[in-house]
Amino acid sequence: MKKESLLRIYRYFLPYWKQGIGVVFFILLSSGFGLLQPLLIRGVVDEAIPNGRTSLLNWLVVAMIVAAILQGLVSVGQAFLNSVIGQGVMNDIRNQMYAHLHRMSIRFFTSTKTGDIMSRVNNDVNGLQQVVTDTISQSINNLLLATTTMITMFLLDWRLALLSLVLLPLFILPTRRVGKLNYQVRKETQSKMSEMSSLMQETLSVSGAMLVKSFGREEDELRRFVGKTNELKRLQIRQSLIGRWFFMFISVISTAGPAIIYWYGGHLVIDQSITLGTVIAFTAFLTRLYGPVSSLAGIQVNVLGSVALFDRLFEYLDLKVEIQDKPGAVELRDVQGRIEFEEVSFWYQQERPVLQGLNFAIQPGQIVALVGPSGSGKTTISNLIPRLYDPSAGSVKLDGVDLRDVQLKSLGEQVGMVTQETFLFHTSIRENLRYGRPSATEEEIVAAAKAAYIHDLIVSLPDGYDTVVGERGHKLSGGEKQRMAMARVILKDPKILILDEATSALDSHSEAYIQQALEELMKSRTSVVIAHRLSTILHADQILVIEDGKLVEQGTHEELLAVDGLYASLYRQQFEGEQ
Ligand SMILES: Nc1ncnc2c1ncn2[C@@H]1O[C@H](COP(=O)(O)OP(=O)(O)OP(=O)(O)O)[C@@H](O)[C@H]1O
Repeated sequence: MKKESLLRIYRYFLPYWKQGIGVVFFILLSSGFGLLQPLLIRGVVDEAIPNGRTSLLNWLVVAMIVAAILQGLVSVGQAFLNSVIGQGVMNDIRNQMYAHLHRMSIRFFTSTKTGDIMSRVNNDVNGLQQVVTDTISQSINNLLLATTTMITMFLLDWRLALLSLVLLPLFILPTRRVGKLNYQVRKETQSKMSEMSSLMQETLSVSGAMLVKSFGREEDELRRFVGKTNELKRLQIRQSLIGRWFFMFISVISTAGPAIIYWYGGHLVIDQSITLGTVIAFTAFLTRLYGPVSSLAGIQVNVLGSVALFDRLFEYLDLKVEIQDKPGAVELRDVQGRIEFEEVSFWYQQERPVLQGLNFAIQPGQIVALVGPSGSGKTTISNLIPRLYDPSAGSVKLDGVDLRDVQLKSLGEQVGMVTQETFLFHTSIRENLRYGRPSATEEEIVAAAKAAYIHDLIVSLPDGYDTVVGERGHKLSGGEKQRMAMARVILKDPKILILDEATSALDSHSEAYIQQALEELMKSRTSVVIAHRLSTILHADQILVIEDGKLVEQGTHEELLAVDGLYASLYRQQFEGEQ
């Protein structure tokens, strides 16, 4: 077990030290009340009954009931404080994880399974609750119970106490064995469950379901799923059987233990060396001893399990934040919108450069079209501007300031993106648009929708602006979604616009809408457009032609046609007919 892990776990609990003291206090009280019961029984058997003292009998019985009630109340209090600590630590870690994950760069999200992220934030963090109540507080509880009970037993009669001690290993050994088995099976179950939920997440998402249906692979998917669930079923049957075996051992031994005490104690009573009440009290103590001791026997397995859980969480919390504010990063204010790429190279993996030695400048308010074959690096270039990635070499500057020297938040406020895959939240159209500017008024939202030529469509829907669009906006057409995205950016009103035009051809009606929306969108801002439409290219102040991550041509449409190079040939392939 790693020492640092333990120290780190300890730090999460530190803020709850007051509740911790409360728990220990309650445990002490509760074990005090618990000790009282067998002693009261002894009083009944040895004093009240043989001597015919009815009033003592009454009082002892009242005391038994009161002690039980008090013990119950104390245990409620203890459970409450346990929950406060457990849920508190869980909440702190969950929030910390979420905040940390949002600081991770896009590189992390493109290379991690969503299912895995979800499973850590949900399942692993939830698992901690059990750790806190089971492992930590129960261990203290059990330790206290076991020691106080042992001491009281020795005070009552050392011979019977010794006999009880001899019987303890009978309890401890099977418990340990079962605990270990149980832990293994549980771990396997956990990983099977996460495999199953990953599978469900992939195939039951809208895009996944579409893929499955369009390829007619429902049966295969079902088979895959059934394979996993059968595995899970087997494991869970095994787990419950282990539980049964365990209870069988415990119940046999719980009966056998007191029986042996009765046998030996019976002899001692017959020899008149102890009272009958003492023997009865002893058997009561015995159950108080065996339970805690067997839990303590399993503690190592539990602790290992919980540290493993924390380690899984720490693994994520320790992921380096690739893109973050430098100390002393400046806030961008009054941005003009001049963008410069200076000797920019970039690679996702070192052995495969995607951009190489790019140099160009975009003046404030210009429209720049990025043109080039598929996979040439256009999207990668556009991702460097909002700093979704940092260049591997060279620098990207905004108004002459290296992007790595500005505050990320202020950069985010200046850049608006409309990508090919428009993401919308599963909420109303109004709320989706407002994401661009949370403070926007109803009038501003409508104005933005009008500017993006989507207003008429919205009001024609039965619920208008209150229409809930499905996850990823699957209830809207591709063109409509993109216009939603445009309206959202118009509301945000950034100085810089990154636009990846839809590749799919639209009918002339929608095309006209998009065209008008685009003009509105690009007005008075610097626009970098991955252009797929002729009209955008013709509008552009300059065209950057990218091939294999290099800038191979640069100029206006006419200039580039005159050069008769890559641009001219791309143009002839794609657009000649359109004009
Ligand atoms: N996350 C990534 N990890 C590794 N390689 C990537 C990643 N994203 C893109 N690439 C690679 O980088 C190269 C450039 O991709 P990019 O998406 O920038 O091209 P593009 O010009 O926008 O293409 P298209 O016009 O087809 O969208 C491609 O070869 C691609 O395979």
